[in-house]
Amino acid sequence: MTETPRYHPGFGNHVSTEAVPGALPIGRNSPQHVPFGLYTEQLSGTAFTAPRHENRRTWLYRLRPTAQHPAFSRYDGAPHLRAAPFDTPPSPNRMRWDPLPWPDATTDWLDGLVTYGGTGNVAEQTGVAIHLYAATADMGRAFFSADGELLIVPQEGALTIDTEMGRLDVAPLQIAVIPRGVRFRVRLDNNGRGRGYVLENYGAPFRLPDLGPIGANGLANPRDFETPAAWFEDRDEPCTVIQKFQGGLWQTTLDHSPFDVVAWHGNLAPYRYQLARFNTINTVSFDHPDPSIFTVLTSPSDTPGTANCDFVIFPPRWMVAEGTFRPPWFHRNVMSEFMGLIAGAYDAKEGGGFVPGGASLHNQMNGHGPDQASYEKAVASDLKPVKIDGTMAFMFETRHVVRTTAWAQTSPTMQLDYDDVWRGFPKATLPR
Ligand SMILES: O=C(O)Cc1cc(O)ccc1O
Ligand SMILES: [Fe+2]
Repeated sequence: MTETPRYHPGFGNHVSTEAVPGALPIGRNSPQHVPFGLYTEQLSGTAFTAPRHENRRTWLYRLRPTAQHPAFSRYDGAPHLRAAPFDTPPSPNRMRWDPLPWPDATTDWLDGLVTYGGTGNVAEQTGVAIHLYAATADMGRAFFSADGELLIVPQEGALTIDTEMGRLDVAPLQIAVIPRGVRFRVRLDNNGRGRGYVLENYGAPFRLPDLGPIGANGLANPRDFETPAAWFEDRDEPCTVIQKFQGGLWQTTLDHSPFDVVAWHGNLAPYRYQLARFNTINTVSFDHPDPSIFTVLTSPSDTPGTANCDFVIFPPRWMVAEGTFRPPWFHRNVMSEFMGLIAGAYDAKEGGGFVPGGASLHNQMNGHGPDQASYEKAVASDLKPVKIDGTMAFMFETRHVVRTTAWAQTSPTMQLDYDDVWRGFPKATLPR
């Protein structure tokens, strides 16, 4: 007997999958009699009338209808989870943080979320929230965000993410995306510890960027995205479901597992992607290209080319540019940049301080770039081909200014001396 594959390859594909043979209705979405008496439910991720190439929806066939639940009441856990609009005054200052410390008390992934900041407004479906997590216990309960899609970037510790549509194993250097509304729970594989980053995308769902003159191939190739096969549990035991709804947390308890989808078909589903599969493109002549060449996924806004949020990575790559200052240049950008580091070192921060699990923020129009150590090293270097290896930084790049939370502004992990990395540059000398 051949084993059913755990994952279906391809980005945004229309997947048909069943965990029990014969469970998936054929030829119609909503038959009068569903196999085995399963209940049909449509889950939409875009308006019914969204253009076909953007339309996302899935048909679920489950043991009980999702609608069969008691009322939700407020949940007051997850003490550091926040939503946009953020009422803290925006700051032009450059910021950098040490990694999140491990929590003292036993903390699951949901309660371990700490919001650093965000943009836009959850009610208007614009912007993002940026969270980090440090967790020490498996989730027994299920969670979903009605507010946005979740891009999960583990930094330390592999996760198993059980979702309504199937299970995702996601280790550091892989990412997972959970669509808005999809229920999931996170289990920790690294002796019960997991740390990483989460982008909650209130805007248009992530998609692959256009490739323009690059052509039909390159960057993140569609077939490397993996969607789980149907999986379910048939458990008649109490299970708490927590939802994030317009920034507030709400809970209810079912008398059964919410992970009871026996079969599904559609193109709205969680997926994972291995960052090592990214086909990195870079200059083979001169100059340091704009980091848009490293875009894995983009959430477009209403203005073409100006993203609600891009997810950009800085993977291992050869640096061969001739007669060029090879690291990122000094710059002031209209877009705002929140960065994290999954592994290794980042080539613009040789001076230290930007470490795996840490984070930095460079908001709109505020100057940043190589620290002095990176600058001096790059100016002095003999420009042989060099491989930048064993590293993976990333950036959430957004058109809106990121407002940081009170937690992020007052955390002892904030590096109050970050400005100093640019303090000691000597003045240029003009000819007399
Ligand atoms: O600020 C950063 O380090 C991110 C970044 C990298 C790069 O290669 C060019 C521009 C840019 O903002
Ligand atoms: Fe930058």
